[in-house]
Amino acid sequence: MDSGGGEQLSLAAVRDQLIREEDSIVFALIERAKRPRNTPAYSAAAGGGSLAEFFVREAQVLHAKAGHYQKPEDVPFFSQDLPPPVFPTKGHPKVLHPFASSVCVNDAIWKMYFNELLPLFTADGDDGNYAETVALDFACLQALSRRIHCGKYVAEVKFGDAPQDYSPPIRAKDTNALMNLLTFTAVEEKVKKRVEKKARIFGQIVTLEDSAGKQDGDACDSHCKVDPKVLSKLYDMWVMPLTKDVEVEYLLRRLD
Ligand SMILES: C=C(O[C@@H]1C=C(C(=O)O)C=C[C@H]1O)C(=O)O
Repeated sequence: MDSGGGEQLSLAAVRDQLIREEDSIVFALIERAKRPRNTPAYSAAAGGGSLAEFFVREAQVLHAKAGHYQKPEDVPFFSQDLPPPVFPTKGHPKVLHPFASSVCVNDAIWKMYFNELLPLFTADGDDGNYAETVALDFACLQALSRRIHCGKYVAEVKFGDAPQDYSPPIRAKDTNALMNLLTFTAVEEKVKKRVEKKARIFGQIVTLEDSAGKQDGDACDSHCKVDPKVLSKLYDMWVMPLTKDVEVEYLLRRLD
């Protein structure tokens, strides 16, 4: 979160940040959808991992040297042996419990992205552009991970607004009660509708010809660069549940 001068976090501000992260996720998926599935990029090479894994590991080394992964929502997929920043970084306000830095669901995000999501929004096929493909995957993975790990801020704000409600289930380690407390079904329904709408608007084919009276957002879903329904499904089945897992994991240690 960019809380600038370190001002007080609010649920409205954190939700605004999540809304902005939606744009990054929708655009990253639209970009990746330019390329077909390109499965050879994901098969293990003779010496070990896949090209995708190699690319993410190496890209993260560069990102770490440039000063990335200092904030609680910027969590690397492979954290072992990452180098420190080469240039001075500006500190960020410490608004979270120190345990926040160890909350990480990237393994689940990685599996979900490659096993479940990719087949839903990429066409079957192999055009040989593997290096470009894995760079686009990296952008998708990072956008998803940042959004989901922003759940740490959501949890902190919710706890700060109602410590009397959250403290008993935290002490009892009652994850179900915590999950119920932090879930807002009406908000989730709006989120699903909004990401679907964003995919419909951002994924239109834009031309200069008169589009026969069509308004923005009228684009037929089959012409969208990514099926808008994939976005609502992504959020429904994975992004919001994983965000809530982050929230619960953070809250369980909030009183330590
Ligand atoms: C993030 C929040 O917590 C939960 C998770 C949501 C999400 O991931 O979008 C939405 C509503 C809540 O059920 C929130 O309340 O905004």
